[in-house]
Amino acid sequence: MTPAVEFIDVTKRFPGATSPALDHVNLTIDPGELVCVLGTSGGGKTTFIKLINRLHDPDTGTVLVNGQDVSQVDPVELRRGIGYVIQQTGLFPHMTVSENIACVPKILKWDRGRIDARVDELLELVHLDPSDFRDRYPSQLSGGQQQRIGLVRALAASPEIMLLDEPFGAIDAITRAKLQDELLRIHRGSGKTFVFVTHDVTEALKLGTKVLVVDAGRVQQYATPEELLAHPATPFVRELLETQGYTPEGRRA
Ligand SMILES: Nc1ncnc2c1ncn2[C@@H]1O[C@H](COP(=O)(O)OP(=O)(O)OP(=O)(O)O)[C@@H](O)[C@H]1O
Repeated sequence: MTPAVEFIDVTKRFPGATSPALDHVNLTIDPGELVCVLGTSGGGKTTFIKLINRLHDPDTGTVLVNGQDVSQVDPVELRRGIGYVIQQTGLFPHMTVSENIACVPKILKWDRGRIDARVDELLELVHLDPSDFRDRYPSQLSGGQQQRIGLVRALAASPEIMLLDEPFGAIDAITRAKLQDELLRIHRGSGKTFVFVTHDVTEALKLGTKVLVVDAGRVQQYATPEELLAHPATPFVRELLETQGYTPEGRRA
């Protein structure tokens, strides 16, 4: 099976930085996984996902997406096959909800009927009534609704890979839990590969089929939530779990 994503000895150092943002990273993400990238601020989580869609390029090493070295792929072409969701949503304020969702399908020259049907299908997927929401502008939505639109916009053309960078970070706890449940349902229904950045241990353990813990640019552990809880691989992982209330037995302290 060709991995969805593979990092081979990848190092990324930003100009002027004393230490690399990512340091000799090697790992493989299998198709269909939901990998949560977990760590404290500045550890390299965002850098990791931006290397997948070429918002950054590595200094050394190779990033492969679906078996292809991304440095050999036109970035615009590459990003068409990779959904990207960020906390600030990036919704276009002067476009309606349906125009926002239709962006990539339009670029791909889908016909009008197919686009309209897809917009309605996606709105229903996140429990927003199409007749109510289709023609609203982003400023007429709550924060949670904006996140749902950001999510389904990235899903519109069914990309093989979805990158999500702390998408629910600015949302209240109840809405956040609902969005997490919706994301899990969407991931399971899609069979696609999701990479989800978070600094919240509970979120990573709830969502991840695997959790990738990074700190100071290094992989601390890459394991299932169960393995992570039972056998924290480094003092950093143990401390991260303990400070958020998790003991090695997997119970909240
Ligand atoms: N464009 C950039 N130029 C210079 N340094 C950068 C740039 N982007 C990130 N860095 C540095 O690289 C390191 C890793 O940053 P990164 O954004 O990947 O961390 P993070 O784990 O996502 O943090 P956070 O949770 O705060 O978003 C940090 O030290 C950061 O200051």
